[in-house]
Amino acid sequence: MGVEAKIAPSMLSSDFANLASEAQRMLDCGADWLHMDIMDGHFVPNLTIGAPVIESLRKHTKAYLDCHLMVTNPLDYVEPLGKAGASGFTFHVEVSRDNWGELVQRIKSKGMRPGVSLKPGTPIEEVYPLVEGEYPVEMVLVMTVEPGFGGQKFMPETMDKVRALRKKYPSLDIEVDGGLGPSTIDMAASAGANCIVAGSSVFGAPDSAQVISLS
Ligand SMILES: O=C(CO)[C@H](O)[C@H](O)COP(=O)(O)O
Ligand SMILES: [Fe+2]
Repeated sequence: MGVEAKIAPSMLSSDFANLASEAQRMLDCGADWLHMDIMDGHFVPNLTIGAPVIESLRKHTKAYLDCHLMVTNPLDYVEPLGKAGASGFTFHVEVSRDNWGELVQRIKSKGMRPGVSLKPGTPIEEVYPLVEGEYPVEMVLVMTVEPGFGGQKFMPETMDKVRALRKKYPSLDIEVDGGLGPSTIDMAASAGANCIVAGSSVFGAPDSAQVISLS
């Protein structure tokens, strides 16, 4: 047992044809949340799942479904994902600079927990108004790879952002996503992350529970 952080296996690395049983396997291995990567083939050059898949999975599990929206128009996804049973709705700041207040209000009105994410090249200062604003987000997801694909290499330079956030907001949920595994989880947790997303390192391990126990 290492640092005390939530661990959210990224279902992007699961066998999508057996999603419900893969989700249950992760929960049995000790996962706290299930991380669901929603991509539109436009904000990122990859296409994954949407509300219908979340709705189907929700019929099989009561788990916290931590949805990461890598889409150009997150507002369009609020109502369908709320109906589908998503728990967390994390949008990207790069596409929400003009309407994040409305977005956060709508997410909350649909019973979901709002979060904001930023790409490795986006300055951390961009999310401060969203944490401190009239309609605050409840989590910041710091991308530790370029969004779009699982299995990429962790970018250690992103840890400066995690440290800055933790210093400024001692009780904020800070999630990290991309390239997290046995050799990087400690670095992220020491920098101040308390929610760890891990896809390929968990699903690719001979013993998924052992990797999950590192958080
Ligand atoms: O948001 C993501 C990609 O954009 C995924 O959540 C992330 O890449 C997880 O996969 P891995 O742990 O294999 O890097
Ligand atoms: Fe993700």
